[in-house]
Amino acid sequence: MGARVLAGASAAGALLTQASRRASSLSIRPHLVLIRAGTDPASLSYIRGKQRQAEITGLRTTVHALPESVTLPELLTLLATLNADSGVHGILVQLPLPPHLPVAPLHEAVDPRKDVDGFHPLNVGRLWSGTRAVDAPVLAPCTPLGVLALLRHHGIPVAGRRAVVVGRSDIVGRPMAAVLLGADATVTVVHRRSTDLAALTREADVLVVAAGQPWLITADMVRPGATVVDVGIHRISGEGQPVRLTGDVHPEVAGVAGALTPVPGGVGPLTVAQLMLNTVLAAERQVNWNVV
Ligand SMILES: Nc1nc(=O)c2c([nH]1)NC[C@@H]1CN(c3ccc(C(=O)N[C@@H](CCC(=O)O)C(=O)O)cc3)C=[N+]21
Repeated sequence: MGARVLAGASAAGALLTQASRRASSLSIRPHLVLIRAGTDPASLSYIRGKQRQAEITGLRTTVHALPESVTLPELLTLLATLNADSGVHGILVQLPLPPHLPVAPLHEAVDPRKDVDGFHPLNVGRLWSGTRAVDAPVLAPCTPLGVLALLRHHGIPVAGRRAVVVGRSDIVGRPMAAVLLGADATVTVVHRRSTDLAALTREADVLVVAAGQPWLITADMVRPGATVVDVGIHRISGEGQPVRLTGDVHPEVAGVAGALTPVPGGVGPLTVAQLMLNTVLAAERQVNWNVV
């Protein structure tokens, strides 16, 4: 018996429809600025995908493509200009950055109101705080919000259940734990230093894997019937074969899990759709409230 496939397309479509409808009721056209430095081929492909979806959703995008050698002061000057420009509603600094650039000062230099990635410490703190302003939702990282949207779309309950997150990165693992906690799951975060990883992952009703390691999760690490969300994305190039995309979850897990997200076509499209919705949320806040 194979696991149910949790495809991302229809859930992403629902988010994009919502983003599009909300964008069209604003007096302005939400404007997302994407900044990239260097020529990482995966980044180029992701940015193209984001531009394509933005166009479909009715958002404006601008891409600043900077050389690999760009300096921190130059980036900070660009961010200051974009922060001060009331015609810019969302700012995203594409990762990974060239190794000479420190990430934290850049995240802290994005106006929290325009921080569509949810990486600014103010937004990180809000995400981890239990206090939720109903009419001013938190700008939180797109992949974790997208994962929750995917689970909801497919009717997979989270409240009261054991969720295990594999990985503790700033962009997926940690905010994923916060999002699941906010959705009333009982959350465990495990990582490469965890003792007896398999025993911990087997406790999961919902296993979210963002370890950045191809095929880390094998069938013996999954409780039969569990829901497995694969956030990993790796480009595998075999000799004389076309490049294939694969995740952090071994294909054999489909024989054990109750439901499993595919790679590609699972979490990826949700990440992009949530970015569009975050851009609209950011624009709504700037136009309607103008609060930080
Ligand atoms: N500041 C920042 N924010 C991000 O949100 C961010 C980032 N930097 N850097 C890189 C990661 C990765 N990421 C993905 C987006 C779309 C797909 C996606 O659309 N994936 C398709 C396949 C696309 C392909 O062919 O490569 C899929 O899974 O079906 C994947 C990964 C956003 N990230």
